[in-house]
Amino acid sequence: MSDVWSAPHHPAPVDAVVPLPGSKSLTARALVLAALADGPSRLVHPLRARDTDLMAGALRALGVGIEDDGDDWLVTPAPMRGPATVDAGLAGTVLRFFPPVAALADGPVTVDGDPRLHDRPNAGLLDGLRGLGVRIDDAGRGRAPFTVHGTGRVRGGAVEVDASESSQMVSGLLLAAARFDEGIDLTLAGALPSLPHVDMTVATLREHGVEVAATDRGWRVAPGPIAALDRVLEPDLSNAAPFLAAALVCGGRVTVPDWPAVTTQPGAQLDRLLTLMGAEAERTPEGLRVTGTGSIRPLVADLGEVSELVPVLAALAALADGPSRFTGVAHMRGHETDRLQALDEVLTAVGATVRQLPDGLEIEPGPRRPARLDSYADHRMVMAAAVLGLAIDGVEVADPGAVTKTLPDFRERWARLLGDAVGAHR
Ligand SMILES: O=C(O)C1=C[C@@H](OP(=O)(O)O)[C@@H](O)[C@H](O)C1
Ligand SMILES: C=C(OP(=O)(O)O)C(=O)O
Repeated sequence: MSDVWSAPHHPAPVDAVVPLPGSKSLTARALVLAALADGPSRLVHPLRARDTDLMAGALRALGVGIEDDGDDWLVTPAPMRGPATVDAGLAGTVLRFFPPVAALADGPVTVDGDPRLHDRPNAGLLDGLRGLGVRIDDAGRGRAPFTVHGTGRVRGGAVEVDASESSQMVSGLLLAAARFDEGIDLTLAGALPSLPHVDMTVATLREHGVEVAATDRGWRVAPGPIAALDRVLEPDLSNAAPFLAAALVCGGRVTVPDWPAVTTQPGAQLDRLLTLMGAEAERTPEGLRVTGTGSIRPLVADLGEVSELVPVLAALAALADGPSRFTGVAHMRGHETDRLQALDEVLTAVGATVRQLPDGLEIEPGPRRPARLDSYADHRMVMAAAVLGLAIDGVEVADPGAVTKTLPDFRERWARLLGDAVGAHR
């Protein structure tokens, strides 16, 4: 029988400080660049969760040294070789960042993963790699499993990429491109979601001494070495979303320490978005503090830059004082699950009226109802259900272990958030 979690109901204010582990997106980029660098690197406070463990495992399978040193990772580049078979789990970052690295290895490398990974779009990346001179076998037209036939080098050069279904296809190509003979001159063939995540890639590459220029419709990366770099990873601001949301639902305040003053993480938009939903957000010496009243304002917004935040914002919308409308997120149908469909099902089950738009959702709060919800194997759907459970007695989540994707001890942290309700801010 699968595990079922009773999401705690909490009809009282919260008052807690919630430290969070490292960013999934920054850890994935740091691992890839450290593996391709010109010497060893130390990663301090990397995220240790399923997605980043899978990335480390994939790089190790090619011969890269990645060792634990306490909580740090020490990454030592090495000549990369196949044959290898790599498990990408359900991680978009592994699915899209790892194949360009595998193309630089000598020998065939097969990438496979969870059943749902087989549905996640990737043709833009694989076609892009082919355009750069890489041979790939993909029986499922861009879907996993596929085999990258690396020869130890990639020609590189000009390429057009359709990344309308995921920005990660662009990030994956840019991350490895300095190691291609001709670098890359990437032109976008269509729309691009999640632009801040590509900006994060560009900023991270520049920190490693890589020359990257924005062009009319894309980016150019010059061939050259990737400098090794010791780095401290920022906390994962997208994973802050459910904890900060608790202040809006319950009233009270939640502080996430070590909130970076300057960051490329799209989760930094939480202070603006939660303010629009009725909270006060304040940067204190301790971190970002969000204070709520228990009453939530509806939100009408294009969330195309911050789609990772949509499940939690949708849960807040279902508890708000009026109807919300989110647009710009058609590509979420290709995330861990079809998130527009999953959010429709979940929010309808707890009493909201939901309308799916071609690129988003309309959510009208209704009489609140208890329900047993599915996790859809999606960490962010578990987090959204947790937020609903604060206000609705009797919310259960089947298969909550999906949170291991980015926050393995989410349930313990959630219990601590509520247990710390008194006196955490001393
Ligand atoms: O580059 C990254 O680290 C990510 C980019 C985004 O992907 P999409 O463009 O597919 O939304 C985001 O949703 C994902 O969680 C992480
Ligand atoms: C879309 C997400 O993940 P992935 O990196 O697997 O695409 C996410 O974490 O919200």
